Amino acid sequence: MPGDRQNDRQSGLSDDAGAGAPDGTAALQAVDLTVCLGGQPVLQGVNVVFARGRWTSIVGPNGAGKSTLLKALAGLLPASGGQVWLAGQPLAAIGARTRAQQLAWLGQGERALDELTAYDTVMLGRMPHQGWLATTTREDECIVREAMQGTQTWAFRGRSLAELSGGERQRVLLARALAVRAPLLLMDEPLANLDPPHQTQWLLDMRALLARGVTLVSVLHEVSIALQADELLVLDAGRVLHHGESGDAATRAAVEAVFRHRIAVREVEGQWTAIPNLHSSIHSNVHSKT
Ligand SMILES: Nc1ncnc2c1ncn2[C@@H]1O[C@H](COP(=O)(O)OP(=O)(O)OP(=O)(O)O)[C@@H](O)[C@H]1O
Repeated sequence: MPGDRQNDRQSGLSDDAGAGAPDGTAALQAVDLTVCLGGQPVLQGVNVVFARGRWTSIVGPNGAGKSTLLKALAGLLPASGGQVWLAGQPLAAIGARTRAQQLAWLGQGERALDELTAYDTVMLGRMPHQGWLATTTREDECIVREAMQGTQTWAFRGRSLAELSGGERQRVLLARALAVRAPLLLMDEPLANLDPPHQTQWLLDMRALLARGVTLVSVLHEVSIALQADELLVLDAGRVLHHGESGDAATRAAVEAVFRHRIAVREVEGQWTAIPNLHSSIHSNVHSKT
């Protein structure tokens, strides 16, 4: 059955996750996290624990607050209330360099310097480990090469980002995040622009990282891929609708509900898969009878 893989791992799920004192064993945690943008609350009292060595996918409809949550977890957006804890310490109290070593980031539509070569872009991932004015080491070069070969970007390492396709560019940015070698990787729509073979490769890369004990948090619109994660965090209108093991029936029900039953989660060849629910009772105005 799908989801068996997570049974032999220790789940960080609990009914009162984050509601009280921080969990010192968690890789990352939000406690009563509220974020306001444009004067409006976009996230409201989010409590979530991300257990070490597990992969959590955040899913929900457009505007649910997924990117906002990921940015707040990375310290890229300030909290209006509550707190983020990284490895048992308040994120705000951790210096920028230590934070950059501990937490790698792959943003949605991330801006990068177009004139930089792919190689130099990936080398930026090694910056948190380099001293001021230090030259790159042999180890940095080996790590960059490995990250680029793993993402099939080594062949165009000498080309500038401006010359790359959307998918090629996305793979370079993934290689940059991998080159950090951080124990925690946050990714906002990492599959954007990736073709199916590269989506499958990404999944294999994530499995390899999990085997090395890396903690993964991803925002994904590809629900079938999100269901491959250990846990799903289902967001709706800035609140946590459900947080559970992806193999649980309650989690699948929450996923169908949050997308207003326009998708159905079915088992296909041993994997939970989201398919369009063409028989949903909710019809678009285009086809409804007047
Ligand atoms: N700078 C901003 N000022 C005001 N409102 C904002 C700002 N940025 C985002 N929002 C609003 O916050 C809400 C959550 O946005 P967010 O980008 O987190 O959603 P999301 O779940 O990632 O959506 P999507 O699936 O479309 O990427 C949306 O309603 C959005 O319009």
